[in-house]
Amino acid sequence: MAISSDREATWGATVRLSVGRNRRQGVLAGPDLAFIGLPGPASPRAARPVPNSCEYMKMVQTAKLPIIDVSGDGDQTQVAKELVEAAIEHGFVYIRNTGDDIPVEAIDQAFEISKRLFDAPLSEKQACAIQQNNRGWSGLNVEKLDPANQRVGDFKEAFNFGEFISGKAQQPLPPTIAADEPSISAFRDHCYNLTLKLNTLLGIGLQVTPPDFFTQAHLRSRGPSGTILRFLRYPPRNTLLLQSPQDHQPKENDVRAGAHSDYGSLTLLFRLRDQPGLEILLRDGTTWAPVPVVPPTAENDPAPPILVNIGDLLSYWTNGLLRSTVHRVVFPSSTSSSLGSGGVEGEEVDVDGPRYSIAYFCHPFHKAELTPVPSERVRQYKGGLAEGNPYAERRVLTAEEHLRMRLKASYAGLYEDKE
Ligand SMILES: O=C(O)CCC(=O)C(=O)O
Ligand SMILES: [Fe+2]
Repeated sequence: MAISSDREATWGATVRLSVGRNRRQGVLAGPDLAFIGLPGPASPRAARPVPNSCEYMKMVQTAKLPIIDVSGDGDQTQVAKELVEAAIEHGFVYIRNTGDDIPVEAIDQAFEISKRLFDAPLSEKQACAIQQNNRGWSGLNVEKLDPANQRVGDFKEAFNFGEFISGKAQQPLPPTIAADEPSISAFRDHCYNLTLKLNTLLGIGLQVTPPDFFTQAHLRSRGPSGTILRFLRYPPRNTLLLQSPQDHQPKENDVRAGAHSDYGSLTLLFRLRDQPGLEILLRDGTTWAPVPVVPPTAENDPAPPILVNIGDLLSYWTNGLLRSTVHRVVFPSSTSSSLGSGGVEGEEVDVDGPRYSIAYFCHPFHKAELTPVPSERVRQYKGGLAEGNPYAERRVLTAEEHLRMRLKASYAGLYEDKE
């Protein structure tokens, strides 16, 4: 395999960007770290044993997540109920991709832009290096989503897009994708609209009064938020073995993205056929279940379903009723030996190629107050966050405060003196 000098250089850039305590979504932790409304996931959890490959082969069991169709205009009661039950039981659910909410072409185009972006000359990406506002590019091994269990940072590159105003990004973009600005903005809008719809369905399903309670908290018109559209590229293992210095070559138990939960309210995840790797942690707390890109019954849909998961904020807001599930991304070779497919029986996998995904991390506007959810079901729920709950003392937080609190819980030392 030819070694591209650009890819080598990409790694070099990583070294320069890399910092001692990296965290989710490329936020550069350092002595001058200031809170500017960092969105996104990643609560590093307590150390948990990582199963070796033999143990893994014995325990593989594919996640069985429901697929729901939110495209209809009719009575949404049933679909809202299904969404809520999935959010409670799994924290993850598939949205059937009919092309009605987000045109299939827009998704294809977003992936095409993403590929070009990551292939752009290193200097272009470096000029957009991630800032404390969490926007921009982060290189290989920069983030470490699960510091307690990861030897090195995630084997991925990412580019975060914050808000667009009148179709214009409020951050530098690499010239290679400058002409794509309107398309990226439009894609972000599609994602935004779908999350508004999902927030409304959650309100209906939980019988919140009024049902648009969550939706109102996510309206862009009400102010800035931590919402981020993120393009991701995970290089193939072989390339990493050839190009990375010894201590940054992936070893048997290394993962592409460490175990974490997302911080925000909802995440939309777009994936490509033949590129599995996402796994969710089941309720037993030890079993990792691969999440097929194309689950049964979705084979003939125009595109793979959009995966939706509940983030920490919505879980907090609903007393833990809605589940924020820990997940990670693994290299295909660690599962392909057991399944012959890279994680999921019957699903093809491109072991030698890179993996691309696109995530949309939805957050309420910063000043949204996380007042008790006016839902009997939420009020009645007792099994929630009491045990080990970092938020035991209930008072009304804003979305921004919730984010700050989560960051402090993970990185106390870094945030303590910023009060
Ligand atoms: O790439 C994926 O499939 C998942 C990425 C993810 O979980 C994240 O970026 O928070
Ligand atoms: Fe995630």
